[in-house]
Amino acid sequence: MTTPVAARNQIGAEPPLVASGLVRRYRRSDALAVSGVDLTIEAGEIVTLLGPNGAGKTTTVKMCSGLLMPTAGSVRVSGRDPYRRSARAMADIGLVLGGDGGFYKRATATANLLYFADLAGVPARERHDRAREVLADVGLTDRAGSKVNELSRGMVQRLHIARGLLARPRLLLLDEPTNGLDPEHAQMVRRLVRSLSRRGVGILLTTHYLTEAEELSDRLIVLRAGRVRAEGHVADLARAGGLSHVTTFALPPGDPLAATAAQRAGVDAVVDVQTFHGKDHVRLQWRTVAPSPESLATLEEARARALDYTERPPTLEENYLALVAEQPGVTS
Ligand SMILES: Nc1ncnc2c1ncn2[C@@H]1O[C@H](COP(=O)(O)OP(=O)(O)OP(=O)(O)O)[C@@H](O)[C@H]1O
Repeated sequence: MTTPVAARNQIGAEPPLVASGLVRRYRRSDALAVSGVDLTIEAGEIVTLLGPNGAGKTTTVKMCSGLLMPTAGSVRVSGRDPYRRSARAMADIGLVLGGDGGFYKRATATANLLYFADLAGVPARERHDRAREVLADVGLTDRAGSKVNELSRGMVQRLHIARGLLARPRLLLLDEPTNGLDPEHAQMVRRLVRSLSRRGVGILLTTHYLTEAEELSDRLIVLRAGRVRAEGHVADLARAGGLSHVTTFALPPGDPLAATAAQRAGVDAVVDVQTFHGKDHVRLQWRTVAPSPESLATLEEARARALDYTERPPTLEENYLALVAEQPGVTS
């Protein structure tokens, strides 16, 4: 069967991104920031890099963009080496790093975009239309004439995204694109990402928002300490995280069943007890589908008298946290 991504990919020859064996060592650092990452993005595919602070996500994004030379490994964007910096290769890449810098603050949003359109090789007769188009894409049409230093942080973040779209790239690299955006504009950016993907743009994004990752991604890659810890769809991460299911229930504060559950189920499950809204909330994340008789007896008691007893599959966040936890014996 032909998948939608495969169908879209038949149109273009080379995938938007093929990165092989990426390694990066920063100067004055012994540890490798990124160590042996392979990454292919097909046309129209949305791939999300997840990982704790310092895992190597931004470093990977920068290496894929032609901005940061890999210590080892290779990058091809639509079959071209971005480090040769040909105009064609650069026009295929939209890089959005966000942050406070990157614009002439006393110039208007439009003036900045016209300048960056020139740099991105947009034909002179198309620059104004293109600037208007990308401002509309990110909902900044009414701020086109505002100076950048008059824009809020969230607006500047959206202007970064607009800048990344100017050349209509085949590969869009978005480093935490919704960071600092209000919910309405974060949703607008997610809608934009989906619509770009439908137009065949390959998208690599990083985020710390797991619901965003789950909602947007065709594929997730979890990095830890510069290496790929797990890769695949949400269900694949569930398997890699080693959690089978989750039981939750609530008890009146101080009910001894919370301590009993922690003690008895601790062998089979990750146990978490938190007190809020006047109750002890117990969460048991099972690492086995066959809990011990002691665990089962505790569950039986909880089912009989605890409040809000539920059994459910683990969320992406629970799987992710299990994956990135520093567990002795887990190889990365
Ligand atoms: N310019 C630099 N010089 C030296 N070390 C760096 C530099 N940039 C990043 N590092 C180091 O490389 C590692 C990976 O950093 P990177 O910014 O890629 O992580 P990240 O996953 O994007 O983190 P975050 O979620 O905090 O944005 C970290 O240990 C970081 O300290």
